[in-house]
Amino acid sequence: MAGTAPFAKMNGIGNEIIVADMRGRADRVTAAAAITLNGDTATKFDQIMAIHDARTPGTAFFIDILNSDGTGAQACGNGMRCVVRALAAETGQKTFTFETVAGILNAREHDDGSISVDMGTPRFGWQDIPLAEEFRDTRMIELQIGPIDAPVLHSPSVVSMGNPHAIFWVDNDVWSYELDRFGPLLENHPIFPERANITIAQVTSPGTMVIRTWERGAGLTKACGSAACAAVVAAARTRRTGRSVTLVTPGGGELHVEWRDDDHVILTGAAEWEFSGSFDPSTGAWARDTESAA
Ligand SMILES: N[C@H](CCC[C@H](N)C(=O)O)C(=O)O
Repeated sequence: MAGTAPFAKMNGIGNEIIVADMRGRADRVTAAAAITLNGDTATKFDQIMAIHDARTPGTAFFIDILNSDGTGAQACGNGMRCVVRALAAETGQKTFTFETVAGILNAREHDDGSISVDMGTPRFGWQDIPLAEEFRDTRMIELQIGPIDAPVLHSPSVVSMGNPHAIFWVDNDVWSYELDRFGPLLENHPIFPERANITIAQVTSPGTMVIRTWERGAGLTKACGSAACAAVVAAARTRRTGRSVTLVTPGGGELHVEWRDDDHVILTGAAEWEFSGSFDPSTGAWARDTESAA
């Protein structure tokens, strides 16, 4: 056994994140460890962000992302902000270049404590999302749930932010939908061969939106950063909003997303430290630090 690794329990506007320090070691956080940590109310999380030594010159660290069901994710915007907050507190550095399975991304902590992550460029091709069958126009695909003649949710926009997203547009309160019931059905719908993150979005003005997300591999969460990016890109593509939008999420927190002219999507928001401990990356057995330093 390679020994225990330090971790910090954090959150990105309510998205429950464990930042695991796997630097200087060759093993990875296992699916079994993720499931064990998620089974404990104190360490219940949406994503683990495991910081590993860099694999590519020009990057500071490789970040491995796990969902609470133990599966891997290619992107996690709220988790990346927590990683930045942890590393900035440790090093005093403000800007970082990371590598994930989805590619290289830059992030920065601002003087006011908010953190921006460059989430890269969106992809719209049906094979990129991926979808199981060809759709020429992914601004709106044929998919519905509920009674055939009166669907509850229908015609989502789909987009890849490195990970797959479907955005269902609604005119009324996002809380009036049973996302806990429809989420799992849509996440696992055969149209999404790699499953998908499912978001319902209500555009409230050209610069504001309310979203709720059922996350692939994690279920209902208080916020989902990559879904916020996907929703803004899809809203701008369908002329529902402009390219700079503030989003309100179920945790009550706000995220800001800007789809820049160079096609990069910038996610900005807060990240909060809760407590620290150490854990066994192969089993998930853990202990809280007695005297926690932020
Ligand atoms: N909470 C994350 C998204 C996790 C996505 C993950 N559920 C998947 O794609 O499997 C975020 O802030 O972007």
